[in-house]
Amino acid sequence: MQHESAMNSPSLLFVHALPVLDLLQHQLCGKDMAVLVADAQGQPLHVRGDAALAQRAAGPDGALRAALAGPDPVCLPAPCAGACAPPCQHEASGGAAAPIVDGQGRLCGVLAILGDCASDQPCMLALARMSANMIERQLFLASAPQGLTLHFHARGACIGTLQDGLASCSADGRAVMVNAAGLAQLGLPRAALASHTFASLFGATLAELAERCRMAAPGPATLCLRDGGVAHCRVQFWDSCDTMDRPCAGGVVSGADDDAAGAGPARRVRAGLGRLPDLPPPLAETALGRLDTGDARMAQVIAKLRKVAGTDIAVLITGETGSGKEWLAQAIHRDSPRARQPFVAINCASIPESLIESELFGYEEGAFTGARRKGSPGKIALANGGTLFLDEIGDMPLPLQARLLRVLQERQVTPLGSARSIPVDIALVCATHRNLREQIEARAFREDLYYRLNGLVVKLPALRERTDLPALLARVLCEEGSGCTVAPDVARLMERHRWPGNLRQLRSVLRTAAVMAGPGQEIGLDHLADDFMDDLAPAVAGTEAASYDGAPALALDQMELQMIQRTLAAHGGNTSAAARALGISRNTIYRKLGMDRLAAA
Ligand SMILES: Nc1ncnc2c1ncn2[C@@H]1O[C@H](COP(=O)(O)OP(=O)(O)OP(=O)(O)O)[C@@H](O)[C@H]1O
Repeated sequence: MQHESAMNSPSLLFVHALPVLDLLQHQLCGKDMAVLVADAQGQPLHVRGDAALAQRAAGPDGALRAALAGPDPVCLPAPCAGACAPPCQHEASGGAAAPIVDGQGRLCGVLAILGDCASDQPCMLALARMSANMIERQLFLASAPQGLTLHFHARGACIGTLQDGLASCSADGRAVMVNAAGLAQLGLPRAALASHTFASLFGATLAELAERCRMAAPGPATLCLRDGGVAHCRVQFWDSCDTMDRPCAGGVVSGADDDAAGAGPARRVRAGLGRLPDLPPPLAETALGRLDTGDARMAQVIAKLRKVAGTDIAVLITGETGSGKEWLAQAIHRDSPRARQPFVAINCASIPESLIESELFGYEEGAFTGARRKGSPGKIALANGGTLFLDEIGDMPLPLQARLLRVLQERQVTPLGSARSIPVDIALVCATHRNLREQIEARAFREDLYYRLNGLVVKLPALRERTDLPALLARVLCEEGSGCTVAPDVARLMERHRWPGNLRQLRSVLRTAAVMAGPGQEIGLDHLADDFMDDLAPAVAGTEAASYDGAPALALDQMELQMIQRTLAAHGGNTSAAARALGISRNTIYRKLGMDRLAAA
């Protein structure tokens, strides 16, 4: 049994060059020309057209050598000068040649268009490059690992053209192959591929990608690239029971086999929107790693957490509301050895004080009026073996703090109304937006409990402090699956926003804006919700006021601007109210405040 990947490059080249050469011959025939494909040693594999011309170019001192010497297409000297003149764009008049690389990026041959075509040199170069590229794509697909093949590009319309990036990976997502166009889009040198998995390159496991394909069907799905950019993609999943095991006779591909072998890749894969293969479990990329979108403070937080991963050191996460404390806690759990055990979260601020105790510690049947008949084990016992996440720990009532401290010290929990203690093995992650030290001073939080919780304290930066907003915008939109992008002027405005609701607010703003814009569209100012624009206006007005130099002779538009700023201030920053008071539209306010101009700055 032999797959095409087991065939050597010249055999593959022989097979996959043929249709392209036939196409070229059809375009150029009758013009005193020749087209040929040679192997990496310059030995012709196929020749079409003027055989003598091809023979001279392919000879030991022939012009083809130049094309095999470097990575770029070259103009070829006229056949008579082939032996002595180095090829150069200005002297050339004998055709053009482009090197061909295999799926691993190794030089495996050259394609040449030969003939006197001095006036058409740029066209010949482009034609040689495109033809070589067509062959390279076939070689790539023929030797791709048998997991999936991905066609991706920042512009959906470019998928399926010669410009799109090709990536392929094994069924476990580890061995990844990417063609030159794909590497350029990923901003990676080929050598860096060895240290990547599919998930680390494209921000999704194969299972997640399969799900996105389903959701996006019939359109392209979206992926987040490493730099935070978004790519549209179409995926082909390999079908394990298809014809991929069909042997090539004797391992040698002959001319008679050309047709079948040439159709190989197309036969061996099937579109990934129907039946999907069994996909492997989530891959190498860690849950914590996926929260690192380029902000230095976040990277520091993640680096610290990685050091304590698996040690059961209690982690205390601080940060403003919506800054991602619970998401971080879940990532800590997913990257810990307890990942297959429960992650149990309880928000101490959202449960009535009277219920926290029974929720946390559980109760025996009939422990109190209204208790469930069979009692309840409580969240702490439910988290046994896994991670207990206590959100808003700063809001836990003092008497319960004492009970929690006892559980943490004794590692056992006693349900309400029970005399029996249950041993518990939990990793503890707590979060709060409060300053616990101040709480301790105010005697609202127990100092001894604080020292139990703060094995490692990490502070999540507020969104306005983060430097990775563009990457976050791309990631959130990608996760939302809308395929939308954010217009540069809107992104600039967002960078000025204070984001009181942090990542929660960001996601909500983008989700609504993406619906307004429509799938795959660019989110512009018009797509932002009115209340968000209202929030932005005072900040922009403040910036404008600060930059005003107070010159005595006010121009009309400056007076207008001042009037708007005062009215806005008088209405607490509410643009709608200010617009009503001034008798103008809210859009006029935005325009007069120069929000569009500022956005473009
Ligand atoms: N790293 C992230 N990338 C993108 N979105 C995120 C990220 N972290 C959180 N979010 C979004 O923000 C929302 C709020 O996150 P999370 O609940 O973790 O915040 P929190 O700090 O615990 O909030 P609170 O203090 O109100 O409990 C999430 O539901 C999610 O939509």
